[in-house]
Amino acid sequence: MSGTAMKTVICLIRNDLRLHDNELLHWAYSHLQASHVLPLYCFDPRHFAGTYHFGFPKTGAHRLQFLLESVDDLRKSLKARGSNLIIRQGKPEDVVPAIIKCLGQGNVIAVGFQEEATQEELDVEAALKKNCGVQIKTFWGSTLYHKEDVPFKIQHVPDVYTQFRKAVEGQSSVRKLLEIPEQLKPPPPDLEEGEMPTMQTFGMQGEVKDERSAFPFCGGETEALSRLKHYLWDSDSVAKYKETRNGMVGADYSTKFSTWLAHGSISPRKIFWEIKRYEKERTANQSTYWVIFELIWRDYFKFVALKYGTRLFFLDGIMGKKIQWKQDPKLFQAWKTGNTGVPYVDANMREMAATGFMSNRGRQNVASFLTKDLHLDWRMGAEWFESCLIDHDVCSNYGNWQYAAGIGNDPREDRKFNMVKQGMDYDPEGEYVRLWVPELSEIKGGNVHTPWALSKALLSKARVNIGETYPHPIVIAKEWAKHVGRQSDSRGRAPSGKGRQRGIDFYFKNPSKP
Ligand SMILES: Cc1cc2nc3c(=O)[nH]c(=O)nc-3n(C[C@H](O)[C@H](O)[C@H](O)COP(=O)(O)OP(=O)(O)OC[C@H]3O[C@@H](n4cnc5c(N)ncnc54)[C@H](O)[C@@H]3O)c2cc1C
Ligand SMILES: Nc1ncnc2c1ncn2[C@@H]1O[C@H](COP(=O)(O)OP(=O)(O)OP(=O)(O)O)[C@@H](O)[C@H]1O
Repeated sequence: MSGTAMKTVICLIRNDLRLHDNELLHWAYSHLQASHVLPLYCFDPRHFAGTYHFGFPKTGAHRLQFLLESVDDLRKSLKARGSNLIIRQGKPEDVVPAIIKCLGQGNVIAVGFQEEATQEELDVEAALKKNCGVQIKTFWGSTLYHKEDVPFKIQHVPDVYTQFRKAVEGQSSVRKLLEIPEQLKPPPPDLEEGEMPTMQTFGMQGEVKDERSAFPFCGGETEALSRLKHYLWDSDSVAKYKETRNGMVGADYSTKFSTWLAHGSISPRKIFWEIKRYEKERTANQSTYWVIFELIWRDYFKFVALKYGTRLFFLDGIMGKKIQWKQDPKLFQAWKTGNTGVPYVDANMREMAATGFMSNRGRQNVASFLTKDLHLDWRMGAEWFESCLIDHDVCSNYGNWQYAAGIGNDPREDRKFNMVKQGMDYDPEGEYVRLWVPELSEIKGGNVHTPWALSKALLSKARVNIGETYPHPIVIAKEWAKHVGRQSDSRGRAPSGKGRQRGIDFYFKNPSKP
């Protein structure tokens, strides 16, 4: 390529698969010297290998499908504005220098990309800086509060969420959205656009959509913005969020924004400013605020990851707490496949395997069960989530797992969920369990949470044979006693409320040993 007048800026797109409010694209398209802008996406083979310790597929089928949809959507949007998304398969630190060589180093002004927070991603950034031989520009674009705007140095990020939240809410502000032009500068001519890969490219079958899924959506900025519109303006679900957010069945009990946020197909600032507009034009209440409250949790785990570096992945956690963890493969297999014999846990694990999504309530519980009941190495759980979840976000996933395992940012000592009480409180009629554990579908009401406590007559009527059609609870007797005794929950409350009204009393009067 000759191109004496050609001056290109290369934008390596990573977890910022969007046009709106994109710091990187905003910079590139306002670059006065650039005649061409080259948006590039690399399918990095390391993302399709095994997880670090336990070798699960690092990107499972559901997330892969979603990623392909997200990349495809961005390509279409760029094309509609006169640009394109160049696609390659390979490590960015190999692909980008090869493209620079092909264009001629003198024709490339700079390479830009969004910064990430965790080690594997930082290693890629370091390698790019080393290999490219041109100016490198990096951008922070993944959080609601910009890294440069938080009121503390990274090493002083508070270890307690509330302190973090109050400080950013009180002393920082959320930046305005960034826009890019309707008509975009083109990528350099004569550059192969690169074929969009398919599931088969990565050795996976096309995904089968499960009609029971709480996440019946696809990837990409277009769908993300349409979901935002639906959740706020079309259905007013945002105004009920605080009451519905602990639900587990259906799409609208929570926002589902996490999936698009994880891939950067929606910017947290976009959500923030749209909620502000909704509050002004329609209604402002605790629920509308609470979505922002939860988005700050997401920010928090990013800042915690920046502060603690690789300790986010250490067995002893960011707090360096020594706990005797086991790696019992049988127990883990039971948890992973949803065959623990505890219906509430099994329903959640099966939902995640079948759809790539699990509610926040479910995640809290299955993580507590793995770490506090089974005493299994928390990283087994975190890596399995990494493999399965569509919304996997390194910081939120590992941060939440450490929190649940009691080695992270939880100020409460030894917090442990009571699976039976949680099931009765959040799925009092057993609707959720019956959806995902069909072998228990003939057990009526909340009884489905405690099949082991039911009479032989009831079980036989429901065609359930504990130990044959459905497993005995696979638990450690001492820990299980905390569920089947009249124990308080993690917040010190005795079983009560909805659970008690709907039959938990029967259960607690009739606990049978697993
Ligand atoms: C063990 C465990 C692992 C998790 N792994 C992930 C993960 O890999 N990726 C991920 O995005 N979230 C993770 N979460 C947090 C949370 O469960 C999900 O963000 C939420 O369930 C996604 O659904 P939603 O978008 O409908 O959430 P909503 O309830 O609608 O919340 C709105 C947004 O707030 C943020 N948010 C809510 N709760 C949390 C939280 N506890 N931590 C961080 N951000 C939060 C998310 O961005 C979410 O989209 C994990 C939680 C646990 C307990
Ligand atoms: N999911 C992930 N995303 C990004 N980086 C990760 C992820 N998992 C692990 N890492 C990084 O991989 C490296 C290994 O993690 P970890 O600290 O657990 O391993 P280690 O010190 O080699 O321990 P071990 O001796 O148990 O292998 C670290 O640099 C960590 O930051």
